[in-house]
Amino acid sequence: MNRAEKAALQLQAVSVLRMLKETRTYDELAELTGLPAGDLNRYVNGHVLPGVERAREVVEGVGRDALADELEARVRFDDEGYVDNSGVVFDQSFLDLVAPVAANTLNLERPDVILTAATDGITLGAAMASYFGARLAYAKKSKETAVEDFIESRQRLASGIELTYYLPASAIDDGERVLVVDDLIRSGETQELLLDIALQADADIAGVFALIAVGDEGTNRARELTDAPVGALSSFD
Ligand SMILES: O=P(O)(O)OC[C@H]1O[C@H](OP(=O)(O)OP(=O)(O)O)[C@H](O)[C@@H]1O
Ligand SMILES: Nc1ncnc2[nH]cnc12
Repeated sequence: MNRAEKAALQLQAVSVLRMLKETRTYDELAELTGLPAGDLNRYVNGHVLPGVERAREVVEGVGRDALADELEARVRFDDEGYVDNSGVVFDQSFLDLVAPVAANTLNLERPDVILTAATDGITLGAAMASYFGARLAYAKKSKETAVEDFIESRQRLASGIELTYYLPASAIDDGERVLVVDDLIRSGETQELLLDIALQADADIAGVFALIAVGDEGTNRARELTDAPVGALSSFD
């Protein structure tokens, strides 16, 4: 980790602590984190930065658990098991906190490009791209106007309907490291299409990350397609 990465981690820990403090007293925050209330007060008020190891523990430990709890409180399942996740994907500042947690817990190396699927993957993709200083590319179910060359990937779904995603060919250069992200993974069909697009671009896969895994079919499918880390912030049955 270079100095800038350490500083970024320290600032992320402060953001996580500030989020946790919104609904807690310092004593409650001390109990949750195991850190002294006086230190927490100085971190939250910006007078002192947590040390790098402490920052890592906050981001990967309590931060991950707290974000997963927050995510679970914000999503709603309907009677047929479909998820309304607009309370999460519409909240860019929440997603900004998810990015370092995902990066640190999956041990992701810095990618060159974050690849996601329009529509709902875009806000998470933007948060991840900003965190890593990477570009964002999103594949769409229709061709972007005025673009001549596309990478396209088509799949016949279990329903028999064919699904095609298109990405402007210039979005990923060969040899670039691509992190595939999406808000939700269930069958894994979308992730498979995205991985196929990345491979057609001769990119290297840096990992696959979703906010929400519904069942384990999708993550298992992604694991069969890549040796890179695959994970989700929260899993639901
Ligand atoms: O693992 P899977 O079974 O492929 O499901 C996951 C995909 O489904 C949703 O997108 P949707 O196709 O509904 O498009 P949207 O983002 O435009 O809502 C979600 O955003 C994922 O991209
Ligand atoms: N919103 C959603 N909930 C559950 N499964 C899905 N598959 C695609 N979109 C979904």
